[in-house]
Amino acid sequence: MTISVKNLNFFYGSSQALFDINLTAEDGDTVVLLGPSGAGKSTLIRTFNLLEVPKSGDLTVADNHFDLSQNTDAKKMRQLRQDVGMVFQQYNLWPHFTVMENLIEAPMKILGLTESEAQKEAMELLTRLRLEEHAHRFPLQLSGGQQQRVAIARALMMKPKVLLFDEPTAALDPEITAQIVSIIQELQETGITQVIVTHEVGVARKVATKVVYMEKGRIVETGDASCFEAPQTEQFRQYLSHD
Ligand SMILES: Nc1ncnc2c1ncn2[C@@H]1O[C@H](COP(=O)(O)OP(=O)(O)OP(=O)(O)O)[C@@H](O)[C@H]1O
Repeated sequence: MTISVKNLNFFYGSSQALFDINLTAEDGDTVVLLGPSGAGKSTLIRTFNLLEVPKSGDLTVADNHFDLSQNTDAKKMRQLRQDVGMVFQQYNLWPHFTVMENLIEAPMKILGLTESEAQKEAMELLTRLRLEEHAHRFPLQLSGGQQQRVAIARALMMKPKVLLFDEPTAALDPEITAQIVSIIQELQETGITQVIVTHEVGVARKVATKVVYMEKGRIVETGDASCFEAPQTEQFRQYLSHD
């Protein structure tokens, strides 16, 4: 099991945002988190690499186990961040670094790669993501879709076991969205586990092996991709009917 979450509760100050969350994902799964605005999807995905630290529960991600009622150990946290890549809606690239520099910085610092090793790996990834011509450009000289692909390449440089995407296709046009979907599909074949927050049910249908539907900080329905055709709860059925 690559992800196992048990009885997880999260608070912003005194306000509880996640209630008793339980979910699992296997190697190669693509878990899609769906639900209305404010349901807690972004908060939940951010707990998977402890960008948000829950108050209680048990979290295991890529063999990193945390009992969240105890203090989290900094060394274990670093290992978790290394094993779990994250791609955000706003790309979060360093604007004053070229694409190549964005890609090689962390593997040199954290994995101890030499500059030429890191550059070689970066060039292979950029070629795979059809970005090789842009290696020496700055992020702001690229389109939104190209920046998103650079953000995915940067996360993959760390060879993560789990890749988290928060709204990876928000604000992208249909053609670019289709490119990101096909990258996610290609990654599925490598066995990496992916978790994706999206508002786009069309995107979710194309990639999900597992569906998690949330409302008001709670999981309402979990299932495989067949639940798009046969939702088990009235809430999820209603959500799909509005799409
Ligand atoms: N930094 C924060 N401080 C306090 N409350 C927050 C914070 N971030 C989110 N919340 C609250 O937590 C709840 C869950 O928010 P979250 O962003 O996880 O939902 P979401 O399902 O991802 O929504 P959206 O689809 O709009 O991004 C909401 O009620 C939100 O207002």
